[in-house]
Amino acid sequence: MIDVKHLSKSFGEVEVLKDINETIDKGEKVVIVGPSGSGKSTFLRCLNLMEKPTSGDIFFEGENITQANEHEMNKLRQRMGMVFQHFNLFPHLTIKKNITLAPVKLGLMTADEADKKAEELLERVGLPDKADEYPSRLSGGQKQRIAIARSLAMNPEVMLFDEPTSALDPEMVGEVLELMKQLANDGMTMVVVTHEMGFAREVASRVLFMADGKILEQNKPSEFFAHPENQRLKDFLSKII
Ligand SMILES: Nc1ncnc2c1ncn2[C@@H]1O[C@H](COP(=O)(O)OP(=O)(O)OP(=O)(O)O)[C@@H](O)[C@H]1O
Repeated sequence: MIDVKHLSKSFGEVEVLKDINETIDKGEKVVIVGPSGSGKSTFLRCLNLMEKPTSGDIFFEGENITQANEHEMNKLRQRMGMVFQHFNLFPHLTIKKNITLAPVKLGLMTADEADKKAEELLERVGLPDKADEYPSRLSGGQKQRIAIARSLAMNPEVMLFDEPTSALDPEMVGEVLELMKQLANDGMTMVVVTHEMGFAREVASRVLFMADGKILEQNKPSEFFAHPENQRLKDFLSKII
């Protein structure tokens, strides 16, 4: 579904991603772990071109999207939903409006259809009574569930999660991970950057270890955690588990 070929990304003189090659298949749940600053978020953001690769190519469903123009990029972002650490909800809009705004603006749905979709999604994320609230009235965990609902309103083919629970108080992490598990069980293709190793063990079809801008090791979770091979991964796991 997503093919990454010789992807490199530099910020100024600093090469943050170094010649990465990777394939993500439809239905996979790929979890990316690694030390801070290793390039995980940058890699994720390159997949939907929020960051423009310095060199290399990204293919989505067989099509090279690396040079997409703005119009194509917008289309692409509908197909690849993204959830951020800091939710990025519009504070001046109600929860329902936050969900319906983009699909209506982009002409994907009528206002009535979008309202119906928002109601379905609010039910799905367990917050049917929050439609008319403003984001400031919600807890962090609730805001993130709404941010996920907002992404799902576009009927994306893949969902990218960039440390979705890192900004949450510990007691709210579980509700967001639970929703992500539900999405995984529903068959969504997912790429998740996270420090939640329990989630990686339980949900990932594959775990990637990034360090110094490269994917140094990858495996199904049972092997990844029990039999790491790369010394950097062994050191990383010994510190966090
Ligand atoms: N827009 C930017 N401009 C300059 N440098 C950047 C930019 N974005 C990221 N970097 C640098 O690129 C490197 C990798 O950052 P990135 O956020 O991808 O790492 P990460 O593995 O996701 O880290 P963390 O787990 O701490 O979020 C870091 O050194 C960071 O400072």
